[in-house]
Amino acid sequence: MRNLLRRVRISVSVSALLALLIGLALTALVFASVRRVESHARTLQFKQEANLRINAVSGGLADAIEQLMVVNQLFNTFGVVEREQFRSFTAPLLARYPELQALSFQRLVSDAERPAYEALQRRRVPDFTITEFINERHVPAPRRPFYNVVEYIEPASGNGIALGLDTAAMTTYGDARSRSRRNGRVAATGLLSLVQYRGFHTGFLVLAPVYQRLAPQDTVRQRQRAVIGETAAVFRVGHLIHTLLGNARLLDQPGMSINIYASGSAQATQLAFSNGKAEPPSGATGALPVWLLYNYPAPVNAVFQVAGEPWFIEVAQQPRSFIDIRAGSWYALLGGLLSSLLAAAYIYNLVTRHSTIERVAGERTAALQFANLRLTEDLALRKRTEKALRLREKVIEVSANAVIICNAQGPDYAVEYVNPAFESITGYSAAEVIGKSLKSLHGAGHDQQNTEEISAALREQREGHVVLRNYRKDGSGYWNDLFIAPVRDEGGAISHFVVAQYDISAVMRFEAELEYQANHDALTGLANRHLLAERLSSAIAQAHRAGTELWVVFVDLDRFKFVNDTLGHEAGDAMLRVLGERIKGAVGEGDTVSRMGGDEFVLVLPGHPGDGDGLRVLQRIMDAVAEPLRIQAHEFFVTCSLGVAVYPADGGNADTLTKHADIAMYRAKELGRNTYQFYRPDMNASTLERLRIEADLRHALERNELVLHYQPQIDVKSGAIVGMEALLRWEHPVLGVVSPLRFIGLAEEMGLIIPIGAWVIRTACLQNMAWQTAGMGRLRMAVNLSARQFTGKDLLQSVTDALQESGLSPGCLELELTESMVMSDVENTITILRMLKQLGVHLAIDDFGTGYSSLSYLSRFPLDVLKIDQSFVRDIALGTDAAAIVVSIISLAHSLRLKVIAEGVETAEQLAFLREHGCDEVQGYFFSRPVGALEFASLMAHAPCTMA
Ligand SMILES: Nc1nc2c(ncn2[C@@H]2O[C@@H]3COP(=O)(O)O[C@H]4[C@@H](O)[C@H](n5cnc6c(=O)[nH]c(N)nc65)O[C@@H]4COP(=O)(O)O[C@H]3[C@H]2O)c(=O)[nH]1
Repeated sequence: MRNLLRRVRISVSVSALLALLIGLALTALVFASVRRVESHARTLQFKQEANLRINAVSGGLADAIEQLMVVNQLFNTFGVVEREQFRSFTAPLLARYPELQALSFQRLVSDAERPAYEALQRRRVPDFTITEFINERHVPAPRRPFYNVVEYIEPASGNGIALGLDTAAMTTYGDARSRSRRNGRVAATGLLSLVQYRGFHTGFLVLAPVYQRLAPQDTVRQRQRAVIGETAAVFRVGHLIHTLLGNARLLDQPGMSINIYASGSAQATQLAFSNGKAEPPSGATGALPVWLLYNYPAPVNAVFQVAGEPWFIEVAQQPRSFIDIRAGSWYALLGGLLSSLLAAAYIYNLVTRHSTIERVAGERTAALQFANLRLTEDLALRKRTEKALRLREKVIEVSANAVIICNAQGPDYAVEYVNPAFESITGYSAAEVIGKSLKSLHGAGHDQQNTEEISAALREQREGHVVLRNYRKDGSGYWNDLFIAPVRDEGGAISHFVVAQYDISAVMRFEAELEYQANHDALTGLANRHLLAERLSSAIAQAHRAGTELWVVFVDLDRFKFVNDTLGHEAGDAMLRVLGERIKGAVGEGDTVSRMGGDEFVLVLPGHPGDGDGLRVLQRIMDAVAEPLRIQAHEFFVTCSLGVAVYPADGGNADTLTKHADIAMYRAKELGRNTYQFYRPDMNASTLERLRIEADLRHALERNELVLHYQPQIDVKSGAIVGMEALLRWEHPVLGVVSPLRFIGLAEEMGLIIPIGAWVIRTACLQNMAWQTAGMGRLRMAVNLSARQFTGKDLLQSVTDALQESGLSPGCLELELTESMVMSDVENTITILRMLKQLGVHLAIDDFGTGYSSLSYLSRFPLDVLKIDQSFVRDIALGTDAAAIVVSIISLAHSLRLKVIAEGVETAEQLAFLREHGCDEVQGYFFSRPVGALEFASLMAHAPCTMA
């Protein structure tokens, strides 16, 4: 802003200055022009004035000299006149020209004529003698050839002394005499001091020759011969010129000087007249130069002839102030200056005014623009506010949550607005609720617990938050997450309350769902471990309070693994779901059925003290589970084993009771399954043993506690030993020899079966190779594979390694697989079997007939042997289906070109039946129990063997 103002001021100053400069320039121009005209006029005037004086002087002198010529004419016409004549003739002339000091006639007298002449003159003047003037005294003139003697001189008074004066020797005459005589004209002398008057006078002489009458005068010679004298006039030159100029009123002009020289130039010695002073102005006048203030015309000079002699006249004008003479230029100057100043001032004023107007206009415009901007901003703000309000209104309108606005007037807090979401959530229209009490909307008429918080928030005029159950117009309830907040008006007073209601029924449902999921088994929907713990704890507490008994029942499905492994997990899951439902249906309302994972269920039966009802419940559970089960069009028969722990006798807390129930369940399993067992403290020992086995199994391999026993396989036709099955034994340092049935399952669970299985294959191969090397013949070694081992990625490698390491022929190794192993994932099984088959090993299906096998799949497997499960063999003689099954299996195997081996042959009858129906090989206690390597070798030594 300051810069702007500075710029404006500068531009204003420049404009004014420009105007001033132009004005001054014009003024200077006008001034110079006027001054020039004035100067010119003045110079002209001066010239005129000078010329007037020059003319007056030259003309006057000419006139004066003319008087002499008149006298001279007298002499030349009449010859030498008498003295009296001369006096009378010159008297009027002298009267008219008082400046004419003397008129004289000088006669040319030769020396010869001197005496006569003096004598003649003495007649009239007694003492007349020719004299000369030396040292201011008249003395007789010395002799000289010629004398020019003043014979007449008028006026006599004052001039009488000059009579008889010989002027021939007077230098003052100069050559004027000779010139006049030669030319026959008047001639003037230069300036000379006049002696006729007292005092100092400057004058000049004018001579005019007087010739002898009638003598020829045409040539110089003639004129020199004819000359007899001359007339002379003596002028007091100063007086004469003064008179001339004075008469013409041309004297004493202020500031004008007239200098007249009796010479052609301004020679100081020849200054004949001087009048006035024309001194130049002194250098400068103040700060202004002279030329500016003064007119300074050049002096006017002229040369004029006085009796044939050049005279010089100089008329000078003292510089005159223009103010004195003509003030026009000054007026012009002053006027111009004034005009310029006025114009500059005017422009300055105009521009300043314009600038001021512009500035003011600019300021006002800026102010207006600012105001406009503010207005625009205000409008924009208002628009934004309105837009925001509209948006908020819209948001409220379209909000999925209910919004209620009520006034702050208690006790009703009348509803003033509800949004459409409120209408759709509650089923009440706006018209139905507007004007009604806010409290009536929140479950009035229903049993509500949290409305007090709303009342408190309204009463205390503060924010509030509450979750409550609201009811729709149709009476249905929903969960409402309600926020209430006061709304203040512009004065800060609370005028309204806004209530936002979120229908959180879905959230509540979700939470309930989460809670349900957190507490229930996803597969069966039964209580899970977490809920079981809660229920059991509360049941224990309740039983404790009531002093009653409480049963905890551990249920484990028998052979579930088989179904799961055979039909896959989906079938297993379906089975669990069905059986879970059945178990639940078998217990009472207040009982809890939970699933612990896998095929284990834990039940809490609080209301069944030892009144016999509890045992009925257990039986109902077993019966329910044992009912035929149909899954994927197949019918199964599943049983379960139950263990029961009783509070408070078997434990005071949930963990102990559950653990003891689990132990009892194991005992039931050991007892042959499909039964129940109540916990007894001595059961703890076997459980502890299991735990110890688990711990020791981890080190069994590295401690070389595992050994293989071998059971011979006999060819039915020849009775020769053709092979053997390797059966694992754990020679526990404390427990003694542990059956694989006790630890194979554990080894599977613990993942130890992979290294153990690899060890078995390697050991079996090495042993077989050792025996063969020892000459026991080419025997086939059968090795059991576990399910986990079969599907494990290391199987192929461990078999290959074992064969390579031992050098055993692959055809001397037979891998036994169970039905469940191969049927769980047929395609994968085929792949694995083919790879194994490519190695050259034999493949056998173990325990065939106990599980579910699809014959169509069976045909696709590259098998060599079917091994009839010993349970069928055992029952052959019992007249059950077993014999038929065995026959079918042998027939089936042969149709698939597979060898059949029957295991568990204990009697000769069984052997006879098998032989009769074409069974290829047999294995069992009838021939030999599984024995150690040494024993097997001695066995072989007594019984010939070959591999068929
Ligand atoms: N009652 C009766 N039993 C007879 C008779 N002849 C043989 N046995 C027994 O029947 C079982 C046959 O083995 P398995 O069915 O493969 O059943 C085996 C097999 O599934 C598994 N097993 C044994 N060794 C291994 C092994 O090295 N690896 C794997 N994965 N499992 C093995 O442990 C199971 C049990 O093995 P063992 O206790 O050795 O029990 C053996 C054997 O001693 C008989 O005439 N009457």
